[in-house]
Amino acid sequence: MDSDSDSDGSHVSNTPPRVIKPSPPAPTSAPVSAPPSRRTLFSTTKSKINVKASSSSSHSKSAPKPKSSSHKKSKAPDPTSVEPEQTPPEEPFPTLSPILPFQIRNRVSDQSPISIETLPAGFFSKSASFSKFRRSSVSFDPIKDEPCPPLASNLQQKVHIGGSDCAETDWTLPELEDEASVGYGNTVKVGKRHSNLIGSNEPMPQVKLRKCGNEGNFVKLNLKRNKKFLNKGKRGNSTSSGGRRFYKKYKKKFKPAGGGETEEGVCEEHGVFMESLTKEKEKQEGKKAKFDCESIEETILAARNESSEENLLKLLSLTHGYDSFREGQLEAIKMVLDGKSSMLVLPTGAGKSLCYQLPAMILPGITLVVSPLVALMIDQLKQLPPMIQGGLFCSSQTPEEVSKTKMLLQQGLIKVLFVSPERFLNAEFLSIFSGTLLVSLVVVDEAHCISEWSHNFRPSYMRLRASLLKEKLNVNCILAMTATATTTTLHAVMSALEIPPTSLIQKAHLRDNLHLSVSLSKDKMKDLLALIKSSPFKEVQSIIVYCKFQFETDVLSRYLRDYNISAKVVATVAFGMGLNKTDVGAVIHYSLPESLEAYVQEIGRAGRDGRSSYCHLFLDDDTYFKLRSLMFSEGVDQYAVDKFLSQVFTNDNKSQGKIFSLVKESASCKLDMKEEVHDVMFTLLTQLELGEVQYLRLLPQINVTCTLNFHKVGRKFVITSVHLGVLLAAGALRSYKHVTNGRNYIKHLSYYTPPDVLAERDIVVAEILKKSEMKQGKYVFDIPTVANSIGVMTTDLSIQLQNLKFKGEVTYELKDQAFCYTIVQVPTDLCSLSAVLTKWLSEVESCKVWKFDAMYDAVVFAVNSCEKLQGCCGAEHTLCLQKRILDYFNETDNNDHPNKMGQSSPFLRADIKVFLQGNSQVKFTPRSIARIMHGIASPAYPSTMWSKTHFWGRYTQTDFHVVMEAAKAELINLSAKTQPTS
Ligand SMILES: Nc1ncnc2c1ncn2[C@@H]1O[C@H](COP(=O)(O)OP(=O)(O)OP(=O)(O)O)[C@@H](O)[C@H]1O
Repeated sequence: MDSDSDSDGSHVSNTPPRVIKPSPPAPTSAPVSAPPSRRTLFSTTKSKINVKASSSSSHSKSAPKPKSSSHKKSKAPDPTSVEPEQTPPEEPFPTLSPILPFQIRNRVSDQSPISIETLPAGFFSKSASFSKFRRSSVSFDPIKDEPCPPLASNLQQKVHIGGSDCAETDWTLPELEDEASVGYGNTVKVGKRHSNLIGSNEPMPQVKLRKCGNEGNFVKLNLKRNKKFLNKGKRGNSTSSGGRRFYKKYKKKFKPAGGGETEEGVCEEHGVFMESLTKEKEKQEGKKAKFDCESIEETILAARNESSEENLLKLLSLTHGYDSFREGQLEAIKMVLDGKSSMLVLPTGAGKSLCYQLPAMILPGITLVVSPLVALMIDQLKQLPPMIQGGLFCSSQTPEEVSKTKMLLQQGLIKVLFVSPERFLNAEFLSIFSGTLLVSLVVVDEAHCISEWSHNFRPSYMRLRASLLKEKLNVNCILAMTATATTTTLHAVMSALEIPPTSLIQKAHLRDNLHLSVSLSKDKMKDLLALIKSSPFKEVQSIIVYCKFQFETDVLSRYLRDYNISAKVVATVAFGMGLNKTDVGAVIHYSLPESLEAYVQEIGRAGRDGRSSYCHLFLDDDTYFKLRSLMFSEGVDQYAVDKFLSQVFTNDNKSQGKIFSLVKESASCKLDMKEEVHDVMFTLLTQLELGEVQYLRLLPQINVTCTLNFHKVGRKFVITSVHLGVLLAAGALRSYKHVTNGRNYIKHLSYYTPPDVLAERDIVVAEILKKSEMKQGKYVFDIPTVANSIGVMTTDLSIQLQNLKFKGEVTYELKDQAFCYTIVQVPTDLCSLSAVLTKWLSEVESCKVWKFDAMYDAVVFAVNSCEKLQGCCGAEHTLCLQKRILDYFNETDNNDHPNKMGQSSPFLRADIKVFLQGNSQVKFTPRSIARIMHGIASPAYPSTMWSKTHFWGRYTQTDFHVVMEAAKAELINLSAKTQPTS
């Protein structure tokens, strides 16, 4: 679904230090025997494996990029056609919640055999020890038995083993103490400095992390901020700066009643657990914070006056503890500070977030960051340095949390605000910015989602266009960021956001600390186990395993746990997109990714600490055929688009301003269009709004069917006078009589207002009574119908209903999520519009298939054709895969990629004929038949019903279009036979 609530965070575990020994020859896919005893395996080294259902299969409806020339043409928006648009889901206006939707768990370090545990998604775990080590200098061939000579120089890592027992915080930039332990048993003073390690093979300086309780890093950051900005004494002179005002307000805001600044003050304000420090520590930190704060403020002012490299470096050092910028960062920061909209393309983990974090401190207004997943927003919020106050709006927040965030925003107490793209459909959200609130910068994270030619197109991202952002937010500077965009995608993004070509900052697509390997596999489970148990994977502390299907994650994690490997199922797509977990040392693809973009994003979770990391991919035929079939699961035919348009543009919709709705579930079934993340209906509706001609205006999605219950009249109860006071104060009693019974008790008759009396006072109730159907004593009505007859927006009606509920007059339930819209202009020629839309959708589908073929081709080349002349060795194919990826992103390779699909089949027509004869009472389209033959379920042909036919999935190895053509021919034959002859 397209709401911003698709991911609620996840957990990943860390393990005790990896003890790296001189590595033995790499084990190969040796047969794996019965599970060994838990006590004997891995007694000193624990691997933590995260098994993840890859995001792409289910939710990344990649926008394919056509490689043929015809496709290429179609990539550019067709000026004669309608431009696509999207609609966001409706949600009650979200709120900022400092109460993070996950819990943080602390696990005490031990060296005992790995514990087996599975946490539900949304739990974070902290392991107890923080290892100090470097990845080993092993070369490897994970599948074959031959250890290869260390050809690639970047494999030559020195083993460096650490063994501290500090607690480790997952997910975030490690917080430095003044002393950091570096190396084996040494303690070296490093002050607050990280080395700039990206892509280098330098050893990572290990930092000793503060042992902590239940708090996450986000909390620690707040805690520090509290100290820095609340406990500081004298300030600098330039108190008139925006930054200064912000900090002053912040200080005032969080001053606790008792006068002292407590962590609990912040805690309460943000709803997050915090751990109190000892007074002694508080004193020390207070002193340090005071110093830091003054320096930071001075540096911010200096950078505001002159954004010189020197000033920015100083600020970087003071706020982040880094002593240099990485490639592209300074350029991007300067561009933004100069007010120039920019497109930033840096590899995964290269430090794109810093490019808005630093400007956010310097710019006078707020920085609004648009992010595709709630889990990402939370992750990014947590990673803000302590002196930047952040907030977010997401659909899981309560109205109170939303109000609190709004209040903080209005008071200038939020400098960086994270929102989902769906937010931009919400009038209430946009109204926040209609007043005096200054937005200095809009950051579009994962900006490739704007383009339908990217691997991860999100219809709601299409709303993010410069014209809208400028109009609604009055912002002039936009920073678009991505790690994975082809040239075509970049053009689409830059054109939507009006970023000039001169403002493109683009660096390498891959970090060079990632070692890429691939192998064919006939028994992936065994091979996976063998891989994990062999060097270098066995020394890696934290591994992510990407699976394509949810069931695989369950089966795999159980299997690995049987072999004493702590495997946890991670149910968040954010793992494939931007989450910053610094200690992931390896990524294993259990299934082929859907595109090279997805591959690059997913391997990009590894080695974010700069150390050498290992990425292995298993290729097998079964998964290949299954995934290629799935590429066709969302396509639609013109027949379905025709039906869709006639449903959207009914005879009735000439009336100006009238709200229409399309219930998602029933429409999806009727039109056989999927309504998941890459909702085809939403894509079409967005196109109808944002295309060249605006036909409609989308409103937030809401549940349109309301079942309402009025309270009964005349309930009688006995309470004390104290309770009476409470009830009266709460407005819970409409009217009452009381009689003292002589024992200090009072008898009350409470009268709730009868519906007809309520209707006389309240036009909403009157209209509800008129438009409702009575079902089992309850009033059932359609929200848009009532809103239309009163002449209000659906959101206003929802607020009225909430008020009635709050007053205790009614209770109600809502169901049937629907797209809501008003008509701007009814198309004159529905047929041509439908043809244009269908063509566009089919080009998007072809592009997606092409991307999959490019991915497959790259891997097959590595496995079968790589001559291993340039450093590839055994299963390792870093260099040849890097080259493929580079060509792909630069679009120097636009060839048709070979695939393994059969182009004909002798029995296909005959099978289809038999199938049709056996189901003569059912209506089919060529596409629906091809889907069944490929084993793909769709809303109108669910697998629960159709997987029972023995034709289900029989032709997965024959090209989908070949099957569709055969189906078309058979349908024509059939209809010719059934036509009455004249
Ligand atoms: N100049 C720097 N020196 C050292 N470390 C840095 C620097 N800039 C950023 N980092 C660190 O790099 C890590 C990755 O940064 P970040 O999460 O911003 O990457 P990203 O480019 O957004 O990656 P992705 O595309 O995967 O989201 C973070 O831990 C961050 O603190």
